[in-house]
Amino acid sequence: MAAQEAAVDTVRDREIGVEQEHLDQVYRRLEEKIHEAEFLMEDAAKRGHVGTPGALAERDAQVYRAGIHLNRLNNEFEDFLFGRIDLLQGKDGVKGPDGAYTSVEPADDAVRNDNTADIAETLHIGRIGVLDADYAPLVIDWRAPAAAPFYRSTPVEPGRVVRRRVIRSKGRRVLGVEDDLMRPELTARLGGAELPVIGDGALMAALGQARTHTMRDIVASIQAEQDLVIRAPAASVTYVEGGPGTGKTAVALHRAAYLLYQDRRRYAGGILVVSPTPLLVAYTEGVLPSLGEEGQVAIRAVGSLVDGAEATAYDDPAVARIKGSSRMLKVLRKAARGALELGEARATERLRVVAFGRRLELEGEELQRIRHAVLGGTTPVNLLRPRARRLLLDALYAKSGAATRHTDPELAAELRSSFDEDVASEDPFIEFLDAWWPELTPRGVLDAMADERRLGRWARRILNPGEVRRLARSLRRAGLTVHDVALLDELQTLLGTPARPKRKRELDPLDQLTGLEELMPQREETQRERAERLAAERIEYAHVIVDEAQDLTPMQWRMVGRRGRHATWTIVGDPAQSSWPDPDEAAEARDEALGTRPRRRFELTVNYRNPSEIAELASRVLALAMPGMRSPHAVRSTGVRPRFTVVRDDLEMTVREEARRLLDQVDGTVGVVVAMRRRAEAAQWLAGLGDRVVALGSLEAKGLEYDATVVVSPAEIADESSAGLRVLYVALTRATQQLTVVSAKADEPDADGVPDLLRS
Ligand SMILES: Nc1ncnc2c1ncn2[C@@H]1O[C@H](COP(=O)(O)OP(=O)(O)OP(=O)(O)O)[C@@H](O)[C@H]1O
Repeated sequence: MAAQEAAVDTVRDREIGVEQEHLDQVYRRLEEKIHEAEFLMEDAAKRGHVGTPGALAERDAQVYRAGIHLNRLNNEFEDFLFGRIDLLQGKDGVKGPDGAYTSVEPADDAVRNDNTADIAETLHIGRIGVLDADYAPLVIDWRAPAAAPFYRSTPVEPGRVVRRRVIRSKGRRVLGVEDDLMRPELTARLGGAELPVIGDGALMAALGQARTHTMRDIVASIQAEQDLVIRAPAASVTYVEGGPGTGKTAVALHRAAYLLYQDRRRYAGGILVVSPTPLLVAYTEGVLPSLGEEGQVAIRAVGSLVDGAEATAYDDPAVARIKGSSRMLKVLRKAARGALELGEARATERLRVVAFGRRLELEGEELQRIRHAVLGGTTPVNLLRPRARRLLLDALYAKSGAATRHTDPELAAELRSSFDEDVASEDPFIEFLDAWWPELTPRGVLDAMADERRLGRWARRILNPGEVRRLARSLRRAGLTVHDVALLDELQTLLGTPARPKRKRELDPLDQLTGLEELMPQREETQRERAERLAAERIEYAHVIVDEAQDLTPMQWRMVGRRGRHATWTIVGDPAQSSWPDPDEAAEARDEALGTRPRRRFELTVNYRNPSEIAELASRVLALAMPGMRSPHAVRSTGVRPRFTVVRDDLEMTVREEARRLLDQVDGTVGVVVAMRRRAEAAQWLAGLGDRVVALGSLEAKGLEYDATVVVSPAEIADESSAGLRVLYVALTRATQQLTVVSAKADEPDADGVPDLLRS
């Protein structure tokens, strides 16, 4: 036995040595490339001394490009070579642009009758592609077509792949290799020797690792069903459903990286990733740079989609229900137009001007009628001001009697235009118009809705009096909630932004001296600054990815839809985890946001997060929340069952003790999930336990994961809203290793401490 193990070790060491040799070769090549980039930077800097405008612009561009190049190489230096595939001879001998053979299927004679074969091609896969000096591939970018078999091949459909190897390395050192055999029935030879196989595969190794507060990329172990989604062509709408832990978030982010790689020009228009919470943004935003991107991807929480509004506060479920519902659209339409009446009453009672030596007046019903006429149709209110001005002038002119003074049309027109000029420049007219048709802001209208009586008028026959009271009360509170942000965005559309005269660009004195301004737009703004400015100003994107899509409310779908009117979409979600009480209403709003674009659907079926012991417990809640819905299949088992405990002296003490217990047992993070209303106190309970443990309100747990979790009072979480059981399902599926459930009285625990909701 010992001899056998030693032999395996020798083979392993030898194979590590083989990969080390390859890695050394790659590093030598990378170093050459870094020197090239540095040379480019230096050369560019030298050119900077040449004072012609053209040279300066060229320098900017070169420094920018070389900067990206260097940055990339330095960033990717760590751990960037991670895979290898050994392939049979392909059907044809055609090579693609990355230097690899393109054929996916083996040649008819690739396998001999006695089930032996030769390896015809070996490819190494990494985070970026590296060619050697003769343009042969040393490393294939994971997103290149030639890398697809690394992810797609399975023992059922192996294609040309005989052996798939995952390589672990740190810096310049190869630490280990894990192999999967795709054609175990074959005896394959490489360079005359039999192909050795090491380890039990990389997936299990990755899944067992301790979790940190940021997500890791999965490029080394993407599974076949996930790869299909990641590489699906970006036409129209790609819709992905899958239960907890099936890799939806991971797949969505890797898809962003794939799309950028595949069509960088198109996606320079930006990729927006919409995430449900700032916590999930923080958890995921590190993943993309490590995949080698350059900032075209914006990951935004749904409460931060409107610039200047960073909302993190939650409404209580009854108010959220009102604010998220598509009924709000009607209320907002009324409010956007009704808010015009908020101008100061005395200033808007009567318009009085003097023209052609006469005193002219409009008041009361005449003004009402004009306003009514202007507001007909759906044009945004702020854009109607010129029309309001015109109709006021029409009415005043009619009163002046001048209309009948001339029969000659040319003279009449002249008279009218001098009337308009006179009146419109009079202070009383300007002041009246400002008060009677003020420029409305979304924030101003939302504040106006906080007045219950006014809101009652605007919401008549749309919301009932109880809803009006709750909504007005919530709007009176200081600060924005996550749901307010979608209302602001809707109001922005309903109000519109009037065109303003462009501010003249401030001139640089140097420009004036040398007249460079025309020649050199680059001087004001480097390309990088320009890219950053565009990213900040951008509200429409080339591709929109919606994570946890099941949670978007109808009003949020409208907001997100506006950011991707011309985009392609990837939408990932799980109806069983929806915290929105009316999934049909949300689906309708989603379909409206996406229009008639064709949908392609994918399903992910394997749970990579939870061990089967935890998945089984969660499936009991799934059966209550969504009867008949299938649980994803958990790939791992830890042998550790969930622990049930009942509140001992007090809740705080019990939770604290359980958290501490788990901190001792796992290397990574511990999450304590409580009902939303306990969010603040739960953070206090954990004071002093260190930063490996965090407290989360149930809605904040969305999308996150921890080595271990404590779920506090399932009944309390389930009772918080009509979507409570689905929220509880989310809470129970966050742990990668261990789960402790703490029950209070309301949970009606049995003798073993198992709460009523979780009994089988
Ligand atoms: N192919 C894979 N290789 C390694 N780890 C994977 C793979 N697929 C998923 N995982 C891991 O499984 C965990 C769950 O993935 P992810 O958070 O993307 O799932 P999800 O479907 O979005 O879950 P939820 O719906 O619960 O938010 C993550 O730790 C992820 O890294």
